[in-house]
Amino acid sequence: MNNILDRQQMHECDMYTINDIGIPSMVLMERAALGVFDEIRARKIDSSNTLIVCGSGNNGGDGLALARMLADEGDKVNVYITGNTSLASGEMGKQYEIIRNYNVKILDTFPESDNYTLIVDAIFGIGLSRNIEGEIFNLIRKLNDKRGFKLSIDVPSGVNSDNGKIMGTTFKAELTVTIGDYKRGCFIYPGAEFCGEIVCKKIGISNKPIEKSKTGHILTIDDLNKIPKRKVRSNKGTYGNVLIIAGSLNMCGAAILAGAAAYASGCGLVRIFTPKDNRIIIQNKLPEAVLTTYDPQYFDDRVLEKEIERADSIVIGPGLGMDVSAGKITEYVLRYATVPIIADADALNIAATNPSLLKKHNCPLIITPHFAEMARLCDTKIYNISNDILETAIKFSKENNLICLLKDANSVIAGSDGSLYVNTSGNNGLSTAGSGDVLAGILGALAVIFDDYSLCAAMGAFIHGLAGDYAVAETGERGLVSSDIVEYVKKVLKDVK
Ligand SMILES: NC(=O)C1=CN([C@@H]2O[C@H](COP(=O)(O)OP(=O)(O)OC[C@H]3O[C@@H](n4cnc5c(N)ncnc54)[C@H](OP(=O)(O)O)[C@@H]3O)[C@@H](O)[C@H]2O)[C@@H](O)CC1
Ligand SMILES: Nc1ncnc2c1ncn2[C@@H]1O[C@H](COP(=O)(O)OP(=O)(O)O)[C@@H](O)[C@H]1O
Ligand SMILES: [K+]
Repeated sequence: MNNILDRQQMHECDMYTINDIGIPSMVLMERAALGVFDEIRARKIDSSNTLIVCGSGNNGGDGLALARMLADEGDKVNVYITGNTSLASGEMGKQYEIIRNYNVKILDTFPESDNYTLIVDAIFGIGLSRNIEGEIFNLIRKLNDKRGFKLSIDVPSGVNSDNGKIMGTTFKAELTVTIGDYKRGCFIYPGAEFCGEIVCKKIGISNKPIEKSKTGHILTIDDLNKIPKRKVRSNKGTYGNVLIIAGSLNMCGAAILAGAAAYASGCGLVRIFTPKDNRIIIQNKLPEAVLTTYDPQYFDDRVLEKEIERADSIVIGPGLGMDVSAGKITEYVLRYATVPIIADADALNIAATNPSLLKKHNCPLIITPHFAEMARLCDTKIYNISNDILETAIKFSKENNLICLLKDANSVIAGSDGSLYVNTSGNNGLSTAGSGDVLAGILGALAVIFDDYSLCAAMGAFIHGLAGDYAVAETGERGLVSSDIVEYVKKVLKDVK
């Protein structure tokens, strides 16, 4: 599990390391630049003709120190400094004094040349405090148009390191070498798209100031070991009874995919509650599932009550539809169930028509909206969601006392207790119909065995994404279908004991 820090947390760690531990900031800067330098060499990036564009803060200082290191080894290095060097911060000012003793050309005007092999963005890091305008705006646009490998130090200039928003414009990096700890905003879209690959260089900055406070996390492959172990002496009851309330007349596939995904993720028994017309097809496609069917015309909640009593977790919504019975079912489940619920798709669309529904729950509740569902829940435009997924997920989770897994290429998982995860597994092969139904099924199985439901949601998103990654390695992105994802979920979990 890796920490992802916001600006304030990173700043506190920097200050603690410098002021309380006593490591001079120039030492940290030297290590930062050395980290970037090592990465350039390790990847054999052609730095024979390098342009480094520096701002007047410490990010610019990192850039100047790097210029020195490359020039020392014989690379041709040009530096262009934006802003007024006489206003430069302490360390940047010192770096400026030092660099003048090296064979590095400090350009007076922005270079028109398009022959640079490497372009380094050291304009802004975590100090970016407002939208980029004017000269720097134009300069970043021109840099993006140049050829040459594009590398950002710490954060691409223009990406808000708190939330991934674009502050007017941004440098588009192929590689971001981030310093000290990962920055939260680099993993959240739209900013994530401008970071390229992200590597973190540890430079001795202490995490002590944030040890006790809440910070965000990204899961890594080792975290699969957090999935509770299976027992030698067990039976199907040990791994739980997942009730899947899904499917409608023309959408029974959603129930099958969610059910199959729950089995692939290790649950003991899947029960599916679905309209009677779906019986034959579900029994054919998923014979392991136990079915209870209902007539949508004459829905009787006593049958549902019995199902809820048996369940260890409930997935509600995939392909459920929006008719009167679906509305009654959703309301009943949210009001009376006490086991963990995963509310997806139409359960969320129904909740959007009656916002008090989500507030009435008496159980751990994970919601898994995509942008359109979230926009309905928040009664706003999709654009407002996709552009601010972090704040949306955090606010909604707190207001409704739930865990919001807001789906995106990097999904954000926010809990009402302040927990926060960003999922980085997965790829565009997962942009396929039914992919969300598979996720809901995985979550249904995990909700039985986890008691930290934010971690459960993050783990489900991680496994789902990994299944997509494993699948695409074999099948490619274009042909992936959701039933394939289920097969690869089994492979992801194969080695987890
Ligand atoms: N602490 C350490 O020792 C270490 C720090 N490290 C490095 O330092 C970086 C952080 O440095 P930093 O705090 O100096 O901020 P930085 O990102 O350089 O920018 C601040 C400057 O930008 C300006 N500015 C902001 N927004 C603007 C805008 N829209 N348009 C125009 N100007 C704007 C702002 O001006 P002001 O707001 O004051 O007017 C100020 O001059 C960090 O990311 C890492 O790379 C590492 O070496 C490890 C050790
Ligand atoms: N480009 C992508 N990269 C990573 N994950 C993706 C990408 N596209 C989709 N996904 C994931 O696939 C799932 C799609 O869910 P959803 O939109 O609800 O699908 P459906 O409604 O068809 O079931 C989400 O978990 C999402 O995070
Ligand atoms: K930068």
